[in-house]
Amino acid sequence: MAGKKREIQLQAVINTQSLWEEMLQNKGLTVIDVYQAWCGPCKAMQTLFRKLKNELNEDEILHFVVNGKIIAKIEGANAPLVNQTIINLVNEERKIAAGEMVRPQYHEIALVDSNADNARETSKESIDRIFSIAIIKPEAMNTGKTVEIKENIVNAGFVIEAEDNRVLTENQVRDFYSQIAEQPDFEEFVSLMTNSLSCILVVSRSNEQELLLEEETIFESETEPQEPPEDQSGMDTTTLVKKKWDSTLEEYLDKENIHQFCDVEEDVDNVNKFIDIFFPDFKNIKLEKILALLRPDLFQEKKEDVLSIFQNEGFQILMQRQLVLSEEEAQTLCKEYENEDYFENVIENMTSGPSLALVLVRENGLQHWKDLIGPSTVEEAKQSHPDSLCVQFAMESLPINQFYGSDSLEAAEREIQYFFPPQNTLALIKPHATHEQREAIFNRIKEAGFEITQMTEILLLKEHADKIYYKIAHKDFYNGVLEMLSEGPSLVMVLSKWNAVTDWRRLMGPTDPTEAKLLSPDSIRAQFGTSPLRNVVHGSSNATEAIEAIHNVFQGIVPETPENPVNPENPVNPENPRKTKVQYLFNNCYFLFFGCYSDWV
Ligand SMILES: Nc1ncnc2c1ncn2[C@@H]1O[C@H](COP(=O)(O)OP(=O)(O)OP(=O)(O)O)[C@@H](O)[C@H]1O
Repeated sequence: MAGKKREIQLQAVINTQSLWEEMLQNKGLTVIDVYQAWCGPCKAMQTLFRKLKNELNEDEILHFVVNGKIIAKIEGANAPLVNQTIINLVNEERKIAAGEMVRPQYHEIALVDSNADNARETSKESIDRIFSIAIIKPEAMNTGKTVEIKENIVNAGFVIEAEDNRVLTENQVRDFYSQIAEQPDFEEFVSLMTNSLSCILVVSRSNEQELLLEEETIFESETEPQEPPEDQSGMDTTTLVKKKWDSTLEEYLDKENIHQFCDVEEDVDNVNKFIDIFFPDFKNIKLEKILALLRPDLFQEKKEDVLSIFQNEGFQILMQRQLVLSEEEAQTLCKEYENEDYFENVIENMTSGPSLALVLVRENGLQHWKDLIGPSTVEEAKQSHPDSLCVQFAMESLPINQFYGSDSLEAAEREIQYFFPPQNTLALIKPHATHEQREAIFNRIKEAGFEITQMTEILLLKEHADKIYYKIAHKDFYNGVLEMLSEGPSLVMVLSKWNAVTDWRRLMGPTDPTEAKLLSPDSIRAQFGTSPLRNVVHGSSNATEAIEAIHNVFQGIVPETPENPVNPENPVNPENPRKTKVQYLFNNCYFLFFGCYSDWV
């Protein structure tokens, strides 16, 4: 009983305002152990508190539950520091009580980290963890506004951490929009949302913006005309940071008048839930893509062995092609050997026959690749990395590593663009495709690694169809094609990836679904087509036709001009009023493509 009584006396429990105010009347020093409800008061500290109370409290000067102000703060169960701090402060209290010293003018400790850098760090970390989910709706996707919306979001200082174009399921729409489920037109809304592609984004703040935000906040509190009340000064900074941060993405979309095209979820629990649903790998896995190259001798003699090692090491081969390097390309790739006696031999060897270029992807891919292949010369590898592929696949012909790989993620991106430049093709999902078939086709498109860079849903009348099917306009079955297209809206898309034209045609399969079922049973037309006319999808026949059709379609079909912009408040390309947004976008794509060539070589 005595023990229990002492224990009760040891730490008073303060859980109401009146107990708090009563506690403030205590004379002397009060130590407050602040804890989270889920873990309770720190058991590890109780022995120390009991000892201190017994040793120091004969004059009732020490209480464990402020002297009106918080004057010291210790984080964590740091027993020696707590011990020393309490002894020092109790000694001070005794001297004050005996009139031997004047109470110091304490500066209150803010209930944020005492160290300013830590405080910044902490708020930065918590901000780092704040994500939002944004859904760009089908309406925006179908009218070509997606790129512009994403550009706006990025230009405002947000970072698009992940994105995915997908047709939302009914359950996903009901779940995401549960707050408006009672609205009278909700069922119609669900049907619109599930009928076509949406673009799902995970959005966060960029670091640059965070720093700016913190500096602004500090500046604001420093220039405050009046001192804030003492007992709140520590809180103020935090509140300001939070306030600005909490409201940004949604407020920004409102301010820019794009909220009707893009909905945002910012509640932490819901965001976490939707990240798990839409991006199950987002939290755990950081996949990295690199460019790898097998030099000609290695490619010729050991390709199969090497590819199986890559697969066993967890690399997925996303793309591969063989190519004979030009002298200039070889010199760029072998720059690190340019001062060596054997440099000319290396260049000769590298241009003598085909190399194999690959895009490999893996979690932590870059570092794993470097560890796997080892240093750049066989001599060095033998000494420092005897188990590396460099040693394992060393060839007499050259003293260098037979593997080349990107040195950094930035270099990887540049090199992939160079060796696997993206190509555009025009694709169409015809009106007779059912909702489920559309969804399945989108999935096939995604699985095959295409990016949908432009999309519009439109009823293709003769004037439009002529722009796509100009090649068959003279054929006797063309009227049938026009009739079929006039049955309802088609989805017209620009698909982008390396070798897009050929890959999309392969994925579609032969024109006649009967033939497709025989020759390419997995193809889209084999699975969903019913006749040559009703074969569900279309694609450009070659790269030239693709460029022409894309130009015809998106210039003619999306009538966006500065005189007639889709969004009158946001004129398209003020620098060049004669260009439509769509042209502007495509010109950008081309520029990027050529830019990469010249930049890299
Ligand atoms: N004999 C036919 N009878 C009816 N419709 C046809 C016939 N041949 C082609 N079509 C229709 O015209 C479209 C364009 O014909 P084309 O010869 O360009 O075929 P394709 O290149 O295989 O297909 P697409 O151009 O649609 O990708 C076909 O997708 C099909 O819908």
